[in-house]
Amino acid sequence: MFSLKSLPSTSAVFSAYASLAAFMMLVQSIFNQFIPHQLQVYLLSIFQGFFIPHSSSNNITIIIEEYEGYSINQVYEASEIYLKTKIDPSVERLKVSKAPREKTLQVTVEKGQEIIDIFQGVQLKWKLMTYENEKCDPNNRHSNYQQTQIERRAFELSFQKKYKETVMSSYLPYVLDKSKTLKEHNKVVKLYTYGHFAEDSGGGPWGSINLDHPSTFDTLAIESELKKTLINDLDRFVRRKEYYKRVGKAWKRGYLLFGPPGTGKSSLVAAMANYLKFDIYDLELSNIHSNSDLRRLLVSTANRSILVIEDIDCSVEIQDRGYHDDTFITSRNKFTLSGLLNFIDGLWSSCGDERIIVFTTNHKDKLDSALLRPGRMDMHIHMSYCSFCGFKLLASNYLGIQDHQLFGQIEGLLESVEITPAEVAEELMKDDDSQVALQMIVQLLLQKKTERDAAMDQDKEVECNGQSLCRINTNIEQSIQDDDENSPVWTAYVSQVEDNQASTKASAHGICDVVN
Ligand SMILES: Nc1ncnc2c1ncn2[C@@H]1O[C@H](COP(=O)(O)OP(=O)(O)OP(=O)(O)O)[C@@H](O)[C@H]1O
Ligand SMILES: [Mg+2]
Repeated sequence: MFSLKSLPSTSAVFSAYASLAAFMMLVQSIFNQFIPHQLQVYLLSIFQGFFIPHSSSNNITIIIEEYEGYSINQVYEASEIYLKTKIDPSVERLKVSKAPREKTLQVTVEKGQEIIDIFQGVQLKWKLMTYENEKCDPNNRHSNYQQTQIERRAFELSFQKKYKETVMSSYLPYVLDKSKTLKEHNKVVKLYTYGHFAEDSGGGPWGSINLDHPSTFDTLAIESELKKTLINDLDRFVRRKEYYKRVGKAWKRGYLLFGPPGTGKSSLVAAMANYLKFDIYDLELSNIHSNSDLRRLLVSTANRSILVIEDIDCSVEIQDRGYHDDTFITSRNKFTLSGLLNFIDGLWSSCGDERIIVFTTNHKDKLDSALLRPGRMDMHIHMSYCSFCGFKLLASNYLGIQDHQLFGQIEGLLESVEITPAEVAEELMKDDDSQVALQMIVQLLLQKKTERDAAMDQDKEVECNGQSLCRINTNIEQSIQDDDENSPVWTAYVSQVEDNQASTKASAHGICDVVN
């Protein structure tokens, strides 16, 4: 018999329990953090083997079929993507494939192959299964009953019954979420063009190819502040779904990129698409003949995309026949700028999510004020000539150098010479030898500087002539007023007129000298 005295006190029991709980938590955290996934699986299977009787009734299996009726089962799709990340060296059979336009090999599990995953300490067993399904096929002439066997695939997910709630409410949502991120990460960005690549159009008005444009924010030579602002703006835009809903605004953002040719407007669009993994729809206005054409095109663009209209200033015809004459252009077979803007402001933007619209132009000053009015385009981005900071990025990208003795000279020249990143890139590509390539940049900059100085001299001369003549007139008027025929200005003027030999320009200079 135990005496009451020999029993531990309640506080002692609680304190022992607290220490044990803390110890277990520490062990669990060490287990999760420091023990590799494969070893975790192994240890858990041994540990569970001791305590859990091998009764099948203790386990539960969820079947995740590939198709739900005629549509693909999203849980199956997500599981397939997710399990690709769980393939470790213990997996014995794999399937490898590659579609013609894909860049990398697709590795998937083979049927019958088991994959073990651990989630919050729970062991989950995945297995890909296939089964035959009978399907009525009117085209199969070999079968009396016109029945054909088709192979269906399904994942079996087994785990202990007691974790059903964890699996249903935490694990499967986690798999869905994770696969979405993975899908985004591996997504191949597409470039859609109206009327081109028709074989790839899938019946819609847009044809597509993979966007193989290598431009990214890392390769883009623009001011670092501008780059940071832009990236932040894009990040904020994509995470603001709820915000746009709350304030009752369509979830879209408009950018107007303006600047001289070769400053990276198109490259920036590609960088944005690559960064967000958004497809690009390149809308060429010259291919559009009516507002109904435009409506059809715009409604058939997908969410999470960038609609680009390049060189909007070249669409003068649209502006002329459209916006200004809006009152009489109501017929369905005309295309107008107001039609485009209406879509952007209203109908189209409210029927889609996460849309970005980009207009590019070389001449912002030529744009219709309807496009420039506040609120139409959210950001106006000036793409300008190459700065030294931009040059250094290009040199690093093209030549792989961070510094060079010619950098100082180039920096000085860039302060006064306008050169586009496209021109710099072209020179840098001409020679693998950094010394030679940079020397060519210096040559080009010096040549541009000479041309610019000459142009400035000419401008100055014209201005100086104008000012001098002005001053001469004033002086002559003064001389006449003072009746001072001996004034140096008057004398100079008279002698110049009498000589009648020098040009007006020279006269102006001569007189200028006398005056000064
Ligand atoms: N800012 C930049 N950073 C890096 N490369 C650039 C940049 N600007 C231009 N380039 C290079 O020059 C090429 C042409 O640039 P891009 O087509 O983007 O210029 P653009 O401003 O769209 O010109 P346009 O007004 O003629 O359409 C690019 O493929 C790229 O190699
Ligand atoms: Mg361009």
